[in-house]
Amino acid sequence: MSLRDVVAVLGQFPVLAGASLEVTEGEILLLQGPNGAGKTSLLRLCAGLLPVTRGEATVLGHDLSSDREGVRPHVGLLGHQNGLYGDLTVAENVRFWGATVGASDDEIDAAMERMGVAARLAEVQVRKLSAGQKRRTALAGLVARRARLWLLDEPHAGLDAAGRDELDATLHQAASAGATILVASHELERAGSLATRVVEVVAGQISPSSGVRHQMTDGEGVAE
Ligand SMILES: Nc1ncnc2c1ncn2[C@@H]1O[C@H](COP(=O)(O)OP(=O)(O)OP(=O)(O)O)[C@@H](O)[C@H]1O
Repeated sequence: MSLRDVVAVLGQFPVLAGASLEVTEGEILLLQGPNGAGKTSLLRLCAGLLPVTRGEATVLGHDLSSDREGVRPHVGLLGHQNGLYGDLTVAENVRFWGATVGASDDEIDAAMERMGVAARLAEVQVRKLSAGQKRRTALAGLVARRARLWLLDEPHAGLDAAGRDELDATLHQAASAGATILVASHELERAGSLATRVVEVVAGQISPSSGVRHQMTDGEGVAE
């Protein structure tokens, strides 16, 4: 995916103010930066949920200025909200996500196993789950969805140690299979060890983070 000098405006306010970024398949990119810097807005823009006001944004081959809908079926977005149906069970929620790509029952089961919500939790209504269990269910949904682009906002939040390990293993596996993964996080130690590269988002702009495995954010292509 490629962003060049992207401006995105919410109300009168430019939440992205000339953001440039190149990310290749298989990368796990950590977005760090202060509160209100534009990380969530960047994830939402990449998911096709926030319009591009100016600049160029191509995600999974779709030009977001003219084709935001095309990108959505291939994106797994985990925001501050989990996007789950409280009245449905864990299994029903994961099946719902998997249905968009025709996931089989075995794949749904495997996704739930992966995030530790199979067995006794599978038939429990989501509204009866703990915060961490809900997070695990949402992540299982993303696994079932076989997203090509994972956009995760504070994905470790609320997970216990085992859940964090399962999440990291899941993301490594997805990246190895060719997914592109963007993670916004303030948990720099945890997410930093997961990431293959770190960038800093400040005041709606993106720059390489100092001293890490970064490539570039100047719109000139990916430099290894
Ligand atoms: N619905 C909205 N309408 C107007 N401005 C908004 C809206 N949502 C967010 N903003 C503004 O956009 C800016 C970027 O917010 P964003 O949520 O992208 O930051 P963030 O880097 O994810 O922050 P945090 O680390 O706190 O999660 C902030 O100044 C915020 O006030």
